[in-house]
Amino acid sequence: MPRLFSPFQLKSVTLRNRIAVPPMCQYSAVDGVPNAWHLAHYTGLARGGAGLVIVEATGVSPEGRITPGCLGLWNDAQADALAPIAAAIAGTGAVPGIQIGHAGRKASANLPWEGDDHIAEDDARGWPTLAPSAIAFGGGLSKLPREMTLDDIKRVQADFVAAAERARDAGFKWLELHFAHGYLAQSFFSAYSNQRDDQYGGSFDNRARFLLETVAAVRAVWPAELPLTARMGVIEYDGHDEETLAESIELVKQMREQGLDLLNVSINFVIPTGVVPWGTPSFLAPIAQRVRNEAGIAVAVGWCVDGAEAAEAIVAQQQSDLVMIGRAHLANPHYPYQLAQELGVENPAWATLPAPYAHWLARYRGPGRASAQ
Ligand SMILES: Cc1cc2c(cc1C)N(C[C@H](O)[C@H](O)[C@H](O)COP(=O)(O)O)c1[nH]c(=O)[nH]c(=O)c1N2
Ligand SMILES: NC(=O)C1=CN(Cc2ccccc2)CCC1
Repeated sequence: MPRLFSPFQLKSVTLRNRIAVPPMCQYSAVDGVPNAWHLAHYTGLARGGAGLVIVEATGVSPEGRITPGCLGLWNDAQADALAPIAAAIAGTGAVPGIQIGHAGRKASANLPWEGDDHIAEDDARGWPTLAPSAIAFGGGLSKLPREMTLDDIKRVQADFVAAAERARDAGFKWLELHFAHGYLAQSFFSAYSNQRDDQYGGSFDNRARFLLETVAAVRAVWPAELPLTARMGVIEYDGHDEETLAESIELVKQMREQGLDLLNVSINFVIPTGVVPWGTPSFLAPIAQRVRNEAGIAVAVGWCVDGAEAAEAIVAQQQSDLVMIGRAHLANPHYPYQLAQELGVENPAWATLPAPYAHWLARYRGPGRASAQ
């Protein structure tokens, strides 16, 4: 049996395989409330057979969203609308996860297909942005954020806790803190974006403080038997990768001690000038292996994992416990079925798809295939 299709247990949760659908913004919500699009989208993905489906970056507050089309989890209406989505994912046999985050200085942006940049200052759809320091990201995201006060920091951390409680009550079984991709938490840890001179900036401990405090505060309300995870960039591709990775691994060790159960290894994206090796398949897998081995924590990894052999190799070579496969699932929500076929899994349809699909895909095959029973 290919390792990609072996189960994975973390705390009391068992994934049916190592394939995860990573969070992917749909930019389709109004006032942060999910709708028919999200129910169909997530149910369809979960029916494809992945072990874990993580709902997209969901704002812990209105200003924590990336765009006006992003989901939120700051009120009960949003939580009530997310509950059927968590149930629908679970109903397929996948584990329902959700990512909660705050977009920081990258917030108040247009939908990617409407500009992929900050909403204009005079456009009422936008809002003032917050960050560790009053330093803009740059490029199309050059809006100047306001430096957060200590009260802002405490309020945002309380928003993370409240969103985690709502996610718990909505039926999600896997929580992912969005500490990656240049958003608020990542921008606290990076000296590029965090030049504070108080206890939240400067030294390693000070830059790590926001993240560690947030993990500890969320851990206190997230059920001990359910996985508490984070997605965090550990590399900027700015020429200082070894230094960034060493600091990041130290932070991951400390988050593990605070109760983090798994790290979804990703890219920092704190500056617009990083040179990401897009052309190298599975480029992040060796980095994930470093984190897994040196921080002694379970990991997930994605980014350009291209095909069945690549996904299988990452798990079989113990570079990562889970493989995050995003865009391929947008192209084919039943992608795990294709992976099962390519890896020679026995009864690939029944190994991945629900009975109404599997029964007919497993029968009435052509000659040399599964015979008609
Ligand atoms: C449309 C869309 C939307 C999002 C993403 C990507 C894309 C394409 N990605 C990154 C995503 O989870 C994944 O890491 C990347 O797509 C790379 O993996 P693939 O190469 O697509 O398998 C992303 N990542 C994340 O942590 N939270 C999110 O909400 C999103 N949103
Ligand atoms: N919410 C997220 O984490 C998002 C991540 N993305 C992937 C990505 C980030 C940066 C550069 C390229 C791709 C784009 C959409 C939103």
